Amino acid sequence: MTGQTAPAAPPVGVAVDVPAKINPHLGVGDARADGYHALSTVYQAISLHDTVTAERRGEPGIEITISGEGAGELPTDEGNLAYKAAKLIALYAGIEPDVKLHLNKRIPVAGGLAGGSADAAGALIACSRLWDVEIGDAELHRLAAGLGSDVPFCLKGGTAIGTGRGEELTPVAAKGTWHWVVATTDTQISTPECYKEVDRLREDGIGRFSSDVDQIVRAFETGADADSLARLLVNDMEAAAVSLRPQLASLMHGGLEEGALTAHVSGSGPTVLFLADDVKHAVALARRIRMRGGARSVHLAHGPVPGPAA
Ligand SMILES: C[C@](O)(CO)[C@H](O)COP(=O)(O)OP(=O)(O)OC[C@H]1O[C@@H](n2ccc(N)nc2=O)[C@H](O)[C@@H]1O
Ligand SMILES: Nc1ncnc2c1ncn2[C@@H]1O[C@H](COP(=O)(O)OP(=O)(O)OP(=O)(O)O)[C@@H](O)[C@H]1O
Repeated sequence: MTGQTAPAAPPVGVAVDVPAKINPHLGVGDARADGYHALSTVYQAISLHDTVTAERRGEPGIEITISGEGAGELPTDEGNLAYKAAKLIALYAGIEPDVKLHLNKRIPVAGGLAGGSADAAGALIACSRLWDVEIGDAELHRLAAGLGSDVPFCLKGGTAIGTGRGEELTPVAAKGTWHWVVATTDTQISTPECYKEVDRLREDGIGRFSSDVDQIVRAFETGADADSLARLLVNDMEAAAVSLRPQLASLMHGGLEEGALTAHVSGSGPTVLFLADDVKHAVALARRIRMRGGARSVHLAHGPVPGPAA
């Protein structure tokens, strides 16, 4: 044997895993003149992820196929955020798009876990790699922010403070891993609908802007134990999500009865996150929540994890 190896086959496609996000702290301020709400949030990427695969179709156009969670209910045309992302990269590069995108979805649709934003971030990365487009971080961030407030974080992953409408990011060097049980529900909540409900409740004097993220950031930076973290989780959208879907209250209560350290609505809901002490506790808790019923699906996840452009 001469030790020669066969030449590597040219890559046929690019596959990118993109994590879901949670907001361990979600402070919502007043609506701004542009209709968006000022945020003071801490994002964290978790191990539940979608996979975006891009390959050449051999003729101009953007084609989307979808498998997994909610595949049948999602648009495969311009209405899909991944389609818009591919189009933006082609426009930026000044080329005709030529791509078959496949989205393998595990992140529940309209669940408050940024599933659509994750696919948009994945398509930005996958198409720029497939078409060999040189694009700097700042430009990628600008395109991402144009697609949605959560998309810049979905590119980065890890842990970060989000301000502005959520698109201005400051990375947080988290030391540690936290374990969650993620319980999805049969219903969905549209993000703008939930923000409107926050405004409506505030007119009645319910809810306030939790602007201060210092304590929870410090907990992540110092690797606080799960019990301490549980006391610091905040979501200013939680009351609105529960007001829109009152059945969330019993799901949350059930998880607490089964031993969760705390129950936390994910973003604009309706997914509920239960914090566990460690992986062993998370496995046992997930089993008990499944047996109890009331959730559509129950997943284990840990965070933080890196994003596709980290
Ligand atoms: C609830 C969160 O997931 C928390 O991270 C995000 O704020 C939602 O971000 P997103 O889904 O990327 O939302 P976008 O696509 O930017 O905006 C959708 C709609 O949500 C509302 N919206 C969104 C972000 C924000 N800071 N204020 C808002 O009021 C607006 O009505 C907007 O038209
Ligand atoms: N690739 C996609 N995956 C999921 N939803 C998409 C996608 N493209 C467009 N959408 C649309 O976006 C809507 C919201 O979907 P998404 O799953 O991002 O919600 P979400 O997790 O609540 O978002 P967020 O946490 O950012 O508020 C869906 O109802 C769907 O019609």
